This record gives sequence, structure tokens and C-alpha cells, in this order.
Amino acid sequence: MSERTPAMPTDSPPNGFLWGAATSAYQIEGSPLADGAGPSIWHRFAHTPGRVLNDDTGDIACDHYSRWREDVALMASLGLNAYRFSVAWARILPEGTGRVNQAGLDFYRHLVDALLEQGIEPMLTLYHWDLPEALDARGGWASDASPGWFADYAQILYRALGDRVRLWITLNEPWVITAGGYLYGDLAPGHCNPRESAIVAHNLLRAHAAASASGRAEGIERIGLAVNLEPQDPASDSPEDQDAAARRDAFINRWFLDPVFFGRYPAQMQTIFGTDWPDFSASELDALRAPPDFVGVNYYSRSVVRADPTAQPVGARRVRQDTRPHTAMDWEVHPQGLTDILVWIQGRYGNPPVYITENGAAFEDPQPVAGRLRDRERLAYLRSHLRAASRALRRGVDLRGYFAWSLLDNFEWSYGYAKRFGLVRVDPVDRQRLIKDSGRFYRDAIRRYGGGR
Ligand SMILES: OC[C@H]1NNC[C@@H](O)[C@@H]1O
Ligand SMILES: [Ca+2]
Repeated sequence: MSERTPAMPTDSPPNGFLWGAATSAYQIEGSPLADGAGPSIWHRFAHTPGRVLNDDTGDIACDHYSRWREDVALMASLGLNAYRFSVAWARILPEGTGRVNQAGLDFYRHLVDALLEQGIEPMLTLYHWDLPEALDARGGWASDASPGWFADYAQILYRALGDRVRLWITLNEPWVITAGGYLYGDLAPGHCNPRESAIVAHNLLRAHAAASASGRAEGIERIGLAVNLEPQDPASDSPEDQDAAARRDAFINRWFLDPVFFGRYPAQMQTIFGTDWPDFSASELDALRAPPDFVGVNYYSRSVVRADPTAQPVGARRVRQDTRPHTAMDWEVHPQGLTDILVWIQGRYGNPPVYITENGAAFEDPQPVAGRLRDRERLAYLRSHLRAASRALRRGVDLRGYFAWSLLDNFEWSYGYAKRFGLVRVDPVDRQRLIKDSGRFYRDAIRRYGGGR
């Protein structure tokens, strides 16, 4: 089979299946302070020397804030019938609460209208890591008031765009927000405080519940939660490694899904955090129960895990699979993990509707030659993971769409522009877009197997 033959499975996805691509505001927009927008914690973090590789910032990024019309045309040329993006909270509420910045609302309304004109279904993420700086100054996600701030912000967007946008996501990857921003400190706001991280996670869950409730009050019917999920395979069948994998599974995969579906945290959280784990009351736990209308699954890789008491707080460490291919993020290429995690959700949480809201890979790209960029590894990653998604469909998973991460090469947080996930290249100098071979492959797969627009 030539590398250009789209190798989707024999059975096509269900009717109405969404074939999309995903981005987020701070990673692609640029112009972070334009038209009355306020600074976010990522604007501040990126401008803090030493926090981001090469001291890259999102000041320009993909310049999507100016080029959004061109980018919608690009999506249409790829044949996408859906597009997942996030709203920069501080464009809407420059101080995080209070005064609404109409120019910020207008930007997203114009974007949504352009998508709808092209028959592209918008999927709107309310929060993709860029908290208004003004709210961080008031305690940020560690503040008891943060769920209320978020619900109010969400309500403004529900009222402004609820007649056009049908698919909403409250939070992107609450685990990464918590672990990156408050435990390991590699992401904004850069704290390293286990007890604070447990409180932040709890407030994020309260915020999801509050924004879900305010959405239902506005008649919004499909509100999801996007979570990064990563199968944890024990390195051996020793009890120590099995327990380590179970702890890391609880820590990464169940810390947020168990509360929203069951109103309780995984038992291992107390073991992992020890005295840093707050003493939540039964009513506080029950208040977290807010089953999403769909689960957004962000899948990249799996981990092989062995016990390691020195690797705190989980007491477990990843074991690199040196004989297997890895991406430029040093993540093992493991398509079967996508099938496994989708089947796991089906079994554990009662077969909820699921979208793959992120899946993709960074690789060192070759230079384009005569208008062609032959990103073979990314194309192979895409093909193998589309097949893995199809295997989950055959297992009866209620999978309703696939969003490639990412439409464009963009700002990869603490890696800056050094890691490129785009199906479309963005020139580092003039930001010219160029569809890579992986993008052409995706377009052909959509034509052959997609529901079309
Ligand atoms: O690391 C790749 C992606 N992972 N999920 C969240 C996105 O913002 C990242 O770019
Ligand atoms: Ca521990």
C-alpha cells in the first residue's frame, strides 16, 4: 500500500462523524493584548526569562488573530467538517471578571460564523490554560472563588455564542493544568506545591460542575470535559510494579474522571499525597459529580511503569521502551493505547459519547522542497492512530469524532516553537502556511471515509 493511500479501516465511521483539527488560543493567536484584551498567566510566564525554551513567547505565534480567515479557508481545503479551538478568557474579561470586552467577543463570533459558512462544526474549549493574570493575582485556581469566576465567564460565552456553537468543553486537561502548573512547575503559573495542587484540582472540578450547571441553565445541551489519558502498563508482573502502575493510573487517568462520574476521588490519591491530601467532606465530594455529555480524549502515548520510591509523589517511574519508535517529545508511538483507553472509558464510565479531541505527534520536520513537506513519521502516526480509533468503533465505543493535534505548528508551551505538531507547517519567519504530506493524507482519508461537509 503506497504511503499516500489513506488506510482507514474497512468499516467507515458512523454518519455525522466529525473529522477535525484542534488548536488553542495562546498557542496560535498571537496579539495577546490586542483590542482591549488583558494579560494571561501565559503572557506573563512566557515573558519570564528561563521559563520557555529560547525564551519564545506567544506574542505572534501563528498570527491567527490576523490570519483567521485564511486559516478557515485552509480548514475547508483540508475537508474538515469540525474545528476545535479555545477562547482566551482575558480577551472576553480583561480583568477576569466584571467588564466585558466586546471586541474580544466579536473576534470569536466572526470566527464561528466563518466556520459555519464553510460547514465546519465549531467545538469551543472555554479554558485551555490561559487564566487572566488579574485572577491569578487574586489566588487563581487555588482561590475558593475560582469556580464562580469560571461559571460567570462561561455564561457570557453561552449567551454570546450558544445559538451557533453546539459542542462545548469546559476545561482542557485539568490534570496537566494541575500537575504542570502547581506540582511540577513547568507550566504557568509555575508553582511546586503538592497541597496547593490538590486544592487546585478540586476547584477545577468545582468549576467544571459550575460551568456545566450554568450551561444547562442557558439551554446548552452538549458540554464535555477534555482529559489527557495515558494507559499505564506495569514493567513487570511484580506486585510493586502492578501497584505503581495502578497508582499512576489513578493519578493521571482517574483523578478527574472518577469525581465527575462517581462523585469520589480514586482511593490512591490519599496514598500518593499523604498529609497533603485535604480532608474533603462527603458533600464536597458529591458536589463534584457532574457527568459530562461527552468525554474529550486527548491521547498521545502510554507509559510503561515500574515502582520507584524516589520518584515522588507517585512512587512510580516511566521506563523508556528503547526498542520502540518515539516522537520528538520522547513519547512512545503506541497506537494500541488509543484503542485500549477508549475501551476502558466505555467499560468504566458506562459507554459515554466520546470524541478524540487531541491526537498527534511532534517530529523533526524536513525542510519543504518544491512546495512539498514529506513528514513521513507524522503521516504514519496519523494512519496508525486512525486505525486504532476504528478498532475502538468496532468494539462498540460511542466515538463521534477525531480532532488531530494540531492544525498548525504552534507554541508548544515550555518548548516554545521547537516542537511541531502541525498538519500544516507555519514558517518561523513569515508564518506562511504549507500543508504537509500528513495534512494531505488526512484530507484524502476524510474524502474517502468521511461524512464529508
Ligand atoms: O503536547 C501537545 C498538546 N497536548 N495537549 C494540550 C496541548 O495544548 C498541547 O499542545
Ligand atoms: Ca507519595
